[in-house]
Amino acid sequence: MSKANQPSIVLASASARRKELLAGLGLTFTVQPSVASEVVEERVAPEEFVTILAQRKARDVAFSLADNEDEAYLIIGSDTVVVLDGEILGKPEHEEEAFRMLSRLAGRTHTVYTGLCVIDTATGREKVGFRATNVTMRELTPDRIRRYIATGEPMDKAGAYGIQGYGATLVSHLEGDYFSVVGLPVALVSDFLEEFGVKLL
Ligand SMILES: Cc1cn([C@H]2C[C@H](O)[C@@H](COP(=O)(O)OP(=O)(O)OP(=O)(O)O)O2)c(=O)[nH]c1=O
Repeated sequence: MSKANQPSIVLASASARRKELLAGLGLTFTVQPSVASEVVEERVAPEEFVTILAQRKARDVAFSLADNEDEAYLIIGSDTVVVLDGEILGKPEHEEEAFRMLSRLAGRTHTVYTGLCVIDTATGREKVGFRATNVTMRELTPDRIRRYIATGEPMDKAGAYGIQGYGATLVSHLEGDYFSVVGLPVALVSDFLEEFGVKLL
């Protein structure tokens, strides 16, 4: 337990965006990226895919902290994918793949799924959930896509774009949770933390 008799909050993520979003809730927390594999062998629906990975990331960090028996942790794991025509688009491996992904997304609506898992190490209790947000992109010329890729922004992002950066100029509109598209469904995080006794408001 931390000083205020609250469990210590740990964000199981290497993502600077997730860290920023969680910090926006005014919480004190530490960051410990998970080293769990992000490969899902079986074919599963996107909502299952992102919840499996969010859970895997949180469990991996819970396991690595299990030696500190006196300390109680709330561990937060998350995973984001873009889904178009039933196909899961993760992060592009190279610029040509980013070009292909963005060409497919242009002028159409896709769904961004973000999974969330919070684990209370004191009890082993887990809460898992996800958010699905529909994002519609503007029509994009090949030249505009190339110029976007030249910013370097697409490479570490699901679907090869970041709505919070230059990618904002590619998006026409969305339906759902903006924060979940960036990588963390902040309202769902606050609901889960509250269920584990952390009141934010
Ligand atoms: C669609 C979209 C995705 N993304 C990002 C969120 C995620 O960081 C990334 C998807 O990869 P993830 O595998 O979900 O996360 P990560 O590898 O960056 O971090 P970690 O696994 O350690 O938590 O894409 C944006 O930043 N903006 C967007 O608009």
